[in-house]
Amino acid sequence: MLEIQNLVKKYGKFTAVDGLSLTVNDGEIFGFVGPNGAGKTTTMKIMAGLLSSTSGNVLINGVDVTAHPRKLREKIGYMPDFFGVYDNLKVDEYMDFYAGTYHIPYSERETIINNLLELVDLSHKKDAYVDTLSRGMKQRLCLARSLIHDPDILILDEPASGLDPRARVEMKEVLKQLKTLGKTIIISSHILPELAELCTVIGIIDKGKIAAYGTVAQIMQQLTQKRIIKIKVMGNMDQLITILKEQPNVHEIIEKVDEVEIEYDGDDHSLAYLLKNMVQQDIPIISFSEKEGNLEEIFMQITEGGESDHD
Ligand SMILES: Nc1ncnc2c1ncn2[C@@H]1O[C@H](COP(=O)(O)OP(=O)(O)OP(=O)(O)O)[C@@H](O)[C@H]1O
Repeated sequence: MLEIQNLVKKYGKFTAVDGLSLTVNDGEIFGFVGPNGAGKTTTMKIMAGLLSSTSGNVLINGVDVTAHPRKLREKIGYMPDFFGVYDNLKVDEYMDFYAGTYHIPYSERETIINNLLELVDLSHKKDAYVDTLSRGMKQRLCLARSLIHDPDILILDEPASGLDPRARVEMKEVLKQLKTLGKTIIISSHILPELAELCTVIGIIDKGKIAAYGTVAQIMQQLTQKRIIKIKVMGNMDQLITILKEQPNVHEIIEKVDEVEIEYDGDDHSLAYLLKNMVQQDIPIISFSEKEGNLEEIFMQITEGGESDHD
């Protein structure tokens, strides 16, 4: 279990992380979402032992490792949001270099490197020069490198940024595989829908603070109190609207081009009754459904949109 308690990071007078606390349980994929400049990279670097905090604590399995960045680095694999330039270095040499930085014995390196390259689907590129790889391949190589010392916890800073749709899917597949291996994963993005299907828990960060926390469904529930029902009928909508106006639980009726949206505050029981009522009155209904919360809208609502330029 990874815990962050009351984390503060100041760059001079500027507070980039402002009393942030969160817990990530073992085996979880935690999505760390926030607009540009919200403080994701800063928090993740502190979690990975690569940056010192101004105050606050980082605990792994209840043990405070704030003052022991080396211990943190042993337990955590970190994938930065920026892939450097590696002139004249082949894929296996690159991996070997990182194996060396973790003092992995020579006798074990070949097996570890081969297994990791297979995991990220780069075995066929073992002898290729790193700089010739596609962006998606470089990201996967970077992920393989962060796993070189078999850490339990992985911190991945925007691993899918700048990737085309196919490369994103490939990256997601690798991450799903890592989850099945029991790794705890913390992954950041400035795009909430991108993380929604992958993550068990989401933390939305804004201006250095956690603005919302929970499963995607819980976050949606906290923010969308109103039920919106969409009704589509064949032909003219006048009769439908007349009936809807008589319903006590219908608050607002919005006429769209080919459907009607209503704001509804009744329960499922009364909603089923409303549908039955309309069918009995011969309204030719084609579809009747509840509008799902739009993740993008929710994200904008929580973070007030735009860049996080806190002071
Ligand atoms: N070394 C630094 N010196 C001064 N300010 C910094 C430094 N590093 C980051 N900041 C500022 O701290 C704030 C948080 O930056 P951080 O990189 O953690 O945000 P982020 O959420 O990762 O953003 P992005 O999605 O753009 O990477 C930003 O306003 C940034 O300009």
